[in-house]
Amino acid sequence: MPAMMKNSEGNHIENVFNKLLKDIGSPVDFRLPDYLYKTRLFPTYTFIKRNIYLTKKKKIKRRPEDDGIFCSCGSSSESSVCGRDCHCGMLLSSCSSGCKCDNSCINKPFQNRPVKRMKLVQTKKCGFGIVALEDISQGEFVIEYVGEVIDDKTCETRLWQMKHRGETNFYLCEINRDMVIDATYKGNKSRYINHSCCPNTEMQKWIIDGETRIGIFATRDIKKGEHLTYDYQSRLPLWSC
Ligand SMILES: C[S@@+](CC[C@H](N)C(=O)[O-])C[C@H]1O[C@@H](n2cnc3c(N)ncnc32)[C@H](O)[C@@H]1O
Repeated sequence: MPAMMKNSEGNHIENVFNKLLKDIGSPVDFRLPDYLYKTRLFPTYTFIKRNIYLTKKKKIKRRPEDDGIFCSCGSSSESSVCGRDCHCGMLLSSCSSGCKCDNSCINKPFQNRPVKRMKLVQTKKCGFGIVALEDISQGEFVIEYVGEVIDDKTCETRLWQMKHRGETNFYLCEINRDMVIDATYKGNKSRYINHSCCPNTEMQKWIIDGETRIGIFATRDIKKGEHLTYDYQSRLPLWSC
């Protein structure tokens, strides 16, 4: 880049920076909430919307209809919307192009339903946790559990590394043989949902366009302000607490 351009660009940025400082005014003392200092646990993960595949196996791109999973809900003249008796829904498979229902089909929890509003909070005994910011009805999709999809070997390596670092929080979820979702480095707020023996959500393994994905669904009506929890024992042999 010619020196002139570099200089003028540099000056421009400097001007903008000075203007920003002027707008902000004099510096003020600011202290983060105490719990952030005590726990030294600033969330240091990268937010992602969808699983990232690090395994060579990649996602198995099979269409559900190839496995005979499709519904004929739309073929009845009454409604083209799938209900409780939808074959796909019963098999925890999202409706796909092989189905007779139309685009308004609601048996697409991961695609069509917005993630519930929730916030990260500090708990007394379990580090961070998640609190619902809205009422959630029983059976509703809450959020997808996403992370890096790794194989057993990588998982083992990572577990050793974490042990050596003295980590006590684990974010691993086994989805298939030799496939683990690891939300340690990349994920979303679902990674902060804590364990309870009396939980209000559960993990469900769904097939979405041939890809196995994990959804968190409400097992009962949840009130705004309640902590979200699920039972780690029921699905996640790799989690410990
Ligand atoms: C998926 S993380 C949940 C978020 C975690 N609390 C954090 O601060 O990042 C799982 C870890 O949280 C902790 N944890 C979750 N539920 C717990 C519970 N009921 N009692 C104690 N620790 C818990 C354990 O350290 C566990 O390995």
